[in-house]
Amino acid sequence: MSTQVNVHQVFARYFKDPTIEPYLFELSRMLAEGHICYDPTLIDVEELKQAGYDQLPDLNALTKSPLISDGNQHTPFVLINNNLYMQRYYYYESLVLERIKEFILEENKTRSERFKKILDLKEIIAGLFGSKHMQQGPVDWQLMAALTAVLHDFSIITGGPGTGKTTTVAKVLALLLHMNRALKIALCAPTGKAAARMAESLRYAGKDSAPFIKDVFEALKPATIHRLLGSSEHNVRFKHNRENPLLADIVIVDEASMIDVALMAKLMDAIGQGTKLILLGDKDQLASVEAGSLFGDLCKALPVLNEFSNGYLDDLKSLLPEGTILPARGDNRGANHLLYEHIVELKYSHRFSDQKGIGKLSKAILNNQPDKIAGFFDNLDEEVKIDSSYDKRLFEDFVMGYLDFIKEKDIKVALKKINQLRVLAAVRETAQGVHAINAAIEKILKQKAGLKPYSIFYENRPIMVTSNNHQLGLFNGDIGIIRAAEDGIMRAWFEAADGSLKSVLPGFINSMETAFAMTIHKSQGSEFNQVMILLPEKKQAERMMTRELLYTAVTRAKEKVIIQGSQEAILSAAAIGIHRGSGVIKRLCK
Ligand SMILES: Nc1ncnc2c1ncn2[C@@H]1O[C@H](COP(=O)(O)OP(=O)(O)OP(=O)(O)O)[C@@H](O)[C@H]1O
Repeated sequence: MSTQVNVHQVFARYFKDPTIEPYLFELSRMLAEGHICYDPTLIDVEELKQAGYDQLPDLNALTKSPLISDGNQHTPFVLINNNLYMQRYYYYESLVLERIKEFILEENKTRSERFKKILDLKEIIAGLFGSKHMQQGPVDWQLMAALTAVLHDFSIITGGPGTGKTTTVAKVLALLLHMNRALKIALCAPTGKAAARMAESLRYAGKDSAPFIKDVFEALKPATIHRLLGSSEHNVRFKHNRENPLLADIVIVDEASMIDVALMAKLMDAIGQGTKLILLGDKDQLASVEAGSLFGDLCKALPVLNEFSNGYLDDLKSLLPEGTILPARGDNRGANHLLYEHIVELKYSHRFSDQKGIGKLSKAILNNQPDKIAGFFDNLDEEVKIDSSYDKRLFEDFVMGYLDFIKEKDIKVALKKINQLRVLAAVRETAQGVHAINAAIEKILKQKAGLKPYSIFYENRPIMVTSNNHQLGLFNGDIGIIRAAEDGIMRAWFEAADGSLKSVLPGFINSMETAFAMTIHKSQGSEFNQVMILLPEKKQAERMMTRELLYTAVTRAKEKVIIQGSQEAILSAAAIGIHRGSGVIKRLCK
């Protein structure tokens, strides 16, 4: 029996109820795999046998146990809708669903007033979605998403890379600023990098806006969710919560697929009445590292996305220029669903063409189309290269791309250059793991580019902060480089949220790692011009690699992606989708 099994068994035994012990063992195991809950009727009997549980007690034991309730009593576990939860996760999930319900019920009361207010913005809407704005296909989903977000207090905009989520939010903000010039905006994302990137994209998207809007965009201060909520080292509770909500008229959360259920619950709890919430993300990306896949579950909960009621479409018609094509009137399958008309999926990537390279490969992976994926194996595509021989020369050539940042004297520019390329690994250990790859890159750059990796804080070591450092203002995922300051002392340099340069003594950073290569999980929320993905060998790949992992890795690249891995490993990854147990879909369908 492995150590991991023992941990789960210790957990299960702690509650001293043999009639439900195997079920608690399984719950502990499922939580460790990122599930929020699981269905005990689908328990894997063979797996339990291996852990020493030969006899599976009757399922009725679960309903009889004093440790379990239906959520209405304070018990350590909850069994509801055939899902077994630990009380804490049931509480978080319930909090998120209750807050969404409150948002939507509140909005419904003022719906007609909202429409009336927006009618005054007819010309502005026409201008924003006019000549410079491009749409692909008859229906402009960005327009639909923008109006949905303006009209509602809670909305979700989902879409793959470059589908215009940020561009759409820029337009939402422009419309809201026309209604209220003093609009208080809070921008956040799970990582500092993702938050800074959103602010940068918003500034770019707003560059041709009216001066007062441009000024607001220039002054936007992105934050991590932790920083926005006011985390502190000395208090487990955030400063902002239900009793002390965030002082914002609108909260925009990017990369929402990376948020685990606990953080999402705390975020929702801190958003008071009258504050608007927009969640942005890619429902097909990897879920959070911690428990849950809430963003994906909310998107999946609706039977059909991008469908609207006739009444809603008629209202929109009155807001839009003559001739605007609205979505076809559907069969209103989702009409009774709480999230109906609150989620819009952007479908067209303005960054990638569906017809070539990265865009085409990422779609083929998402849809698990082996023939289309195999179409890349002959390496005729300009954007995608697949190398099943793990060619050392190819790896070296890619790694030599880091020379550009090493040679760059200006630290601010070097920080930009380090983020132009990245090696991504699926795993941490083994020959294709992130540690071994970083060591291999250091060796190559030592031989060929004069890198001197002889001490921990060597000149030009790229680093990634791996835990939040409140006092230093550094957060998990921040990328920096080590370079000597003018006084010759080695410092770690970072780009601050406002784009300025900041430095700290590296010894003060609690935990960090070398970032020539990083795991695919850690790369979420970042993009690079060129990406090299290293897959582990097939046997391991089958266990580690999933569709979401491969899709996330491939779509980190803007211009070129090289995959070193066997064809079998790529095809097998595309065939395995992650499913995380949660009660969101069932509970929202009730
Ligand atoms: N309707 C549009 N017309 C013209 N260009 C657009 C439009 N929508 C987006 N773009 C351009 O496409 C690029 C990607 O847009 P944007 O950054 O808004 O997408 P995104 O979904 O937020 O991407 P990601 O999250 O992957 O960074 C930007 O350069 C943007 O200017």
